Amino acid sequence: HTHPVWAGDRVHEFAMKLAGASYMDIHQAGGGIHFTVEHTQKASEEELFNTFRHRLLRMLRAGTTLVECKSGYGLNLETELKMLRVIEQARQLLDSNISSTYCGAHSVPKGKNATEATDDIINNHLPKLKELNLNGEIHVNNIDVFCEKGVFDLNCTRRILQAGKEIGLQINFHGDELHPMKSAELGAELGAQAISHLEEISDEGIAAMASAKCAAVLLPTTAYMLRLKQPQARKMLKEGVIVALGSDFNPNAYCYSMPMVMHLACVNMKMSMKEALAAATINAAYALGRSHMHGSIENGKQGDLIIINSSRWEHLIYQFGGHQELIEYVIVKGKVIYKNERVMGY
Ligand SMILES: N=CN[C@@H](CCC(=O)O)C(=O)O
Ligand SMILES: [Zn+2]
Repeated sequence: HTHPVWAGDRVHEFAMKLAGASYMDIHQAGGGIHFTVEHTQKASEEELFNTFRHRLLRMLRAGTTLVECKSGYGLNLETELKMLRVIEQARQLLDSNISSTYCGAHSVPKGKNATEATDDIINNHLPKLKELNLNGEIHVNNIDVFCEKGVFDLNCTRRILQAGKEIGLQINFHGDELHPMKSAELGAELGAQAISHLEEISDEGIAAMASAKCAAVLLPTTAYMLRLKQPQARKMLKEGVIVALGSDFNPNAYCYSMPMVMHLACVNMKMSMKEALAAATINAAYALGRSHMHGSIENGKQGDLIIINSSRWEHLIYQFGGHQELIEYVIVKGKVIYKNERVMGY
């Protein structure tokens, strides 16, 4: 779960949040996602590709070999397609494995209400995506909606996800983050592959996700950055939910590192290191429908792995922020694509 294609960082908003503004205060005042949308709409495809490539490299150096990349800072069809083309270009040119997510319902664009935006997505965006996916110009795997109070309500979310599913996309969306929305119940009903955030999930939502085998993608950086209530990882695990972890890299939560995400999950969500490792690897692959080829070192799967310089694997989680020194090699499809450099004499 990352939002890695954008222009215009939001370090000024980080200062506002530290001074007490909430995520939604800033969003409703026209900042947040809207700020990034304005800058991304103006940016050239080349500029977006160059910054995106650099971000993928930083993720790779932190050990990420398969990454979900969401669009969602365009909102209009033209810019959403620009972002998806940038993701496609990276998919073709770079070694990182990518799962591409259309997130045109990331926010309600200025000048429209949620129902108008929903109609536009269903009547204009999705037919175009279907056409481009069919002729091979892009390869979009998942459909996403930010199901949240003041963004897309449950009904709009249902309509968009259903329409996405009808054109062959996997459902993988943002739900129950800031307010209880019954997103988990909806996702389970629609056969979603995964739902992210879930800080405000209900008990019924947990049970529904467990029986639907719908993965819960928990995002420790966001809960930490926004000082949200922590998602109930322990309860989810106890009830048999497939728990995955994501970095949520985006201009709000500026973190590339899954080792740091695992550390936060252990300390703040009370997961064990083994649970965090499984959540960041095999379960994260499952959340993208890719666990048959990714997420574990097994006969018949793709040879993606990292080699760390340590006596015990747990050091990758224990040494908070230490992954840059620990990771010696990153290997994709059996080929070394990153080797850590040593400074001579130390
Ligand atoms: N909550 C919605 N979307 C993103 C944040 C996007 C942004 O603020 O730019 C998330 O997953 O945290
Ligand atoms: Zn997100």
